Amino acid sequence: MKIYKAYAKVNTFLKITGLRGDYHEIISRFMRVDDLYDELSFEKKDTPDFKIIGSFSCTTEQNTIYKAYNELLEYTKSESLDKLMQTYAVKVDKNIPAFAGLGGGSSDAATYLKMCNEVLHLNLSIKELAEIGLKVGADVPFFIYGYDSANVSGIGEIVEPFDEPLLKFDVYTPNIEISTPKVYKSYRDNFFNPINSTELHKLKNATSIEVLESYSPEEANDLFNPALKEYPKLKKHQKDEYYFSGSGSSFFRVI
Ligand SMILES: C[C@](O)(CO)[C@H](O)COP(=O)(O)OP(=O)(O)OC[C@H]1O[C@@H](n2ccc(N)nc2=O)[C@H](O)[C@@H]1O
Ligand SMILES: Nc1ncnc2c1ncn2[C@@H]1O[C@H](COP(=O)(O)OP(=O)(O)OP(=O)(O)O)[C@@H](O)[C@H]1O
Repeated sequence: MKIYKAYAKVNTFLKITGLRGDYHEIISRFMRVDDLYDELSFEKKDTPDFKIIGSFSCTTEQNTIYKAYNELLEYTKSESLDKLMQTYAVKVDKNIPAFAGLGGGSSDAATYLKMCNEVLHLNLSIKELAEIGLKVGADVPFFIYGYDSANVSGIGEIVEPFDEPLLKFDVYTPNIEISTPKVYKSYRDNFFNPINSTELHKLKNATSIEVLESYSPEEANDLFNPALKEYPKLKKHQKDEYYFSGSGSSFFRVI
């Protein structure tokens, strides 16, 4: 069966622009990491229950792939989807570390949705897949669109391609499990300072290199200081020229 690549992402910058209920509105540049990806495929099985083959720190029910399946079934009421998942397991060769700020779970969910759309000829549009994916996680829409680089805003549902060369990164993930909700809550409680429209406009039109050359790691990612506050051990892992991705724990440097 065909193997599908679920790429990682880094946030070359991430700024909070406001609040939307329990969520934060952001403007962030997502960039695909070309040499870091999970590999997904369908593999025949002989038991009818939903099955994911791979090394995860969560149960099947907690897996973003299973959540994507449920959302897709809810949206399509497709009997062929049910039959597919009774006949095939989802095999995942996991390479993206979890709790890493690299979008691993979100990328797997997005890739699974695209696999089902292709194999079952569901003919769902990219927009429909992104709407379904958003119900699984805020980072999923970026991976559905599949751009190399994009300005992501809203809570993650607005994905606008950005024309800049795909950069190569050295990614370093300290073994610190970081809770995204906890980091966002710490930002809201201790660091809340949404950017103004002038800075937002400047960032949206700057290349990632221009931003990284003119912003410190703390300035480029509003979640870095909250992450340092909630997970002080991160500090000793910070190295010159490395920036912080998403809610962490990963650092990246352009090479
Ligand atoms: C940090 C980033 O990964 C940057 O790419 C994303 O903003 C978070 O994406 P994600 O991990 O897919 O987030 P989700 O799993 O959808 O949400 C986890 C939790 O993070 C917080 N959250 C997430 C996204 C967002 N724009 N604002 C938030 O406040 C919420 O408490 C939410 O319950
Ligand atoms: N397919 C999956 N791959 C990795 N983690 C998953 C998956 N499904 C569920 N999880 C769970 O989600 C949590 C971490 O997810 P993920 O790896 O997407 O976080 P992340 O790398 O920090 O992503 P983000 O950049 O969105 O913060 C862990 O609790 C992990 O067990």
